[in-house]
Amino acid sequence: MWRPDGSDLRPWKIGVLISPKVKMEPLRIGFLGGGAMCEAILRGLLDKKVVQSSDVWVSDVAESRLEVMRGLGVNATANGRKVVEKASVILLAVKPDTVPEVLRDVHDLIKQSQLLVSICAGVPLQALEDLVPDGVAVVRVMPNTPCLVGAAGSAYALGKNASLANHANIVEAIFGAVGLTVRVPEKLLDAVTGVSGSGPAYVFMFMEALADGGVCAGLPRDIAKKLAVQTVYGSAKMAMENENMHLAELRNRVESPGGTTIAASRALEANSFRATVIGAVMAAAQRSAEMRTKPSPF
Ligand SMILES: NC(=O)C1=CN([C@@H]2O[C@H](COP(=O)(O)OP(=O)(O)OC[C@H]3O[C@@H](n4cnc5c(N)ncnc54)[C@H](OP(=O)(O)O)[C@@H]3O)[C@@H](O)[C@H]2O)C=CC1
Ligand SMILES: O=C(O)[C@@H]1CCC=N1
Repeated sequence: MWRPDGSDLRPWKIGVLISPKVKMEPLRIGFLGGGAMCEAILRGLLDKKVVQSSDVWVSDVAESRLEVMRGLGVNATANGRKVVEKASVILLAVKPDTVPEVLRDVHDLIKQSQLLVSICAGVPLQALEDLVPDGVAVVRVMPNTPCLVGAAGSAYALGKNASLANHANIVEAIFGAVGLTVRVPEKLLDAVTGVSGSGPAYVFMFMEALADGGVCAGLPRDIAKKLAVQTVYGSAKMAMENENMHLAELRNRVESPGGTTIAASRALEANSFRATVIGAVMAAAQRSAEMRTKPSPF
């Protein structure tokens, strides 16, 4: 597995470190918060057989979410303390402003042998470390909903007690199984949230608009949607398979001189398409940064 610092990680298989000497216990993952992201990560992990459903515990305050979790075959409870008692990895997946009360409730049960992984936007490592007993390893991850289909983009930062050899490997095992992972300094996680954490929403909005454009130009809606989604999928595939090619070069290859595409590109530029997208990423990154001091008013 590749990481930005050029170092290598050992390959993993079904929660077991593949190394001649070192073996790891199967993962026991406990989710605090069983909402949309828990479900996306969990479905991805179960699908990839990274963890067995009997080794997963989920707590949530909403009975409807516990029902969904039971439907996945995992252990579901309204009591977060039961989750912490069972897990080797505690995955914090509640809304950011609920984090202090959720961690305070389980503080006395958290052991140094456990790893706390938080996916909560804008909640700094220092704040998380202050909410767990001294010495407990904490990692912040910013994943995205494509975990569900094994195509997530996740970035993570290690806390002061988390090690590359052990804790980064665990995070890579979990999030690497459901997509691409990169390690970044914590200060970049707000930017990551702006690009890939929130990014699927912009892409869905773009696909919706692309399909609407097709309908406006006369296509039946079902055909417009299929073509819009396939176009985004195919373009992403091309960009991934030609990673050394600049994205503008891929775009230029579609823009025939005097043709249809350059006319569309002109219309997009006239309406500040790129500046609008850049502004959206900045808005999300800034919201992520301000969430530490200004929780949601709702
Ligand atoms: N959605 C996304 O695409 C991404 C989200 N994230 C982060 O993941 C976290 C979860 O997001 P998401 O799954 O979308 O949010 P959800 O609101 O869907 O899930 C959070 C769940 O936690 C429940 N909850 C509230 N209090 C407790 C408690 N004390 N114990 C256990 N569960 C509780 C909530 O119930 P109720 O709603 O009834 O309060 C809800 O079901 C957030 O911090 C977010 O920043 C990160 C990356 C991407
Ligand atoms: O909208 C949010 O706050 C969360 C964090 C990243 C994606 N969804």
